[in-house]
Amino acid sequence: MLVYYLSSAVAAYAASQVIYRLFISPLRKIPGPWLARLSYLSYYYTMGTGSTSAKGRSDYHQYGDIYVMAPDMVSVSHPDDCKRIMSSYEFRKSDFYQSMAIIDDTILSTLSPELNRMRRRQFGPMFTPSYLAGMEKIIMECGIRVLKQRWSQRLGQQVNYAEDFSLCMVDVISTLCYGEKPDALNNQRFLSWLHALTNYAVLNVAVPCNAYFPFSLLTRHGRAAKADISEFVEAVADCRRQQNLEGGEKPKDILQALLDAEDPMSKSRMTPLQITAESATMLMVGTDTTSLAMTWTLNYLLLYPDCYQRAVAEVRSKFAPDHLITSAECRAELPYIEACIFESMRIRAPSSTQLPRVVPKGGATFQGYFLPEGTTVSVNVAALGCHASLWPDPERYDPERFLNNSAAKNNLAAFNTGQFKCPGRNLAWISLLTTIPNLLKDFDFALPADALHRPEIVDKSGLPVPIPLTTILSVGPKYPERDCNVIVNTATRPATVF
Ligand code: HEM
Repeated sequence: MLVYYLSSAVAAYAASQVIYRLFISPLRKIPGPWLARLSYLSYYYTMGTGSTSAKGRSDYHQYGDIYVMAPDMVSVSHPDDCKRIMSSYEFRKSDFYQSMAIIDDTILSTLSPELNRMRRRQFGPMFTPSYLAGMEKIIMECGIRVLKQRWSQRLGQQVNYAEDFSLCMVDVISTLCYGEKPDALNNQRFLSWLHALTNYAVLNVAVPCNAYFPFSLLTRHGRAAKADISEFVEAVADCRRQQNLEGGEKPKDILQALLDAEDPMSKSRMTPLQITAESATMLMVGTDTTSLAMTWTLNYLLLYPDCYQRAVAEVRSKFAPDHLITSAECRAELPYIEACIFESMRIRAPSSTQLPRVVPKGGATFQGYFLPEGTTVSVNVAALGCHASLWPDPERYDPERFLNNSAAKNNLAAFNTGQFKCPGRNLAWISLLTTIPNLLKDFDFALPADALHRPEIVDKSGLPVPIPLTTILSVGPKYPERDCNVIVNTATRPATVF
């Protein structure tokens, strides 16, 4: 009898939910798949299968500027709506970000506008052009110099550029964060921490009860990495404090900037735990995003030989083989290469492709639809990269659209906008503007004979078929071992004046 009453109660509840969501909910008139209105199944399926980016794009094409992603969640793609959401703290971050609070609450994970604002004030000096200029030497030492050395030893052979860009960026960011050169190309410690922390963040979303046995078994590597990294950062920070006490010039890196960081308003500084947490966040959000921007740039240049030839001709006509191009030189002299990088980040934004925020008290109206307070409204970065109002012929890789076009550059959504614009973007740009031009100057690249994706294999609109992608926290190639190989050779230079 009890079972009968219980199952009747469950059935009645389920029926009332279905009726509410299909016929009464304020979201009922918003376009979107019916299953998404009824349950989170398709939302979790999309996340679990790494299809967030691809689906964000295809759903935008199918449903337009606003659509339902899950029972109380909508995705918005119109640039004006996205700017409005990101322009203030009124639309706070959704609880999703708390999954990133692995060591402590950070600039990224916090739901508190006050903490986010304070961290931005504390980090301000670290990302100014003058402070970053001091970091450029380390970025080039661990980035382009190491890559050039490695690839020079493999001339005529195949290298996996996705893997090498990733290892290099782990070197760059961990050297900046921890003050010692880890040499990740040979030493996997930082890379394994990075993977463990990223998986931990993903599991926090997928298995929220992972603090409890037996689910806690899933996060044991993440917890071990958290303990290791905390111990390690405390030791390097102590060592740096000691060096500072002994006098001499302070190094210009992220570790020093975090130790010195002070909020100009409250004069507040960070505790050792907060420094550890923020530096681990930089490692998590700064490495993959930047190395993937490099990966997508080389990948698209190989699929579009005209763009590749033009980029190569530009850099080889301006700089001699023995010169290491700096980011300032690239900005001043190589507009086409800079445009290629912009275009790669448009067509494949490496950052998370749905940025969820929460509708504030009183609700909000988007595209004529009222969203009640508490609805999650997700900014669809993948759709912004192909939005009809901004980018004609969006599936074509066409760097030209960014040449002498500051409006196009401002419309790039890859770094987000407004209050939530990526604070590390100038650091990322230094890595990109030093790595890509120097590689194009010094090496010739050719696709291996067995490459599945090549310029001549085109889709029905005549464009090269792009390699499949996947989204974990960032957007990368789905099969990097298969699709990101290239044969490197010493550059055969055209006769040109420098
Ligand atoms: C091409 C490389 C990069 C891309 C595409 C990128 C993109 C983004 C995006 C879209 C956000 C906003 C996330 C959100 O609001 O949900 C963000 C936030 C952030 N990024 Fe980057 N990023 C890059 C490189 C870096 C680097 C190198 C660092 C630092 C070392 C960095 C540090 C951060 C931090 C700390 C946040 C959190 C800011 C906040 O939530 O207020 N990023 N990034």
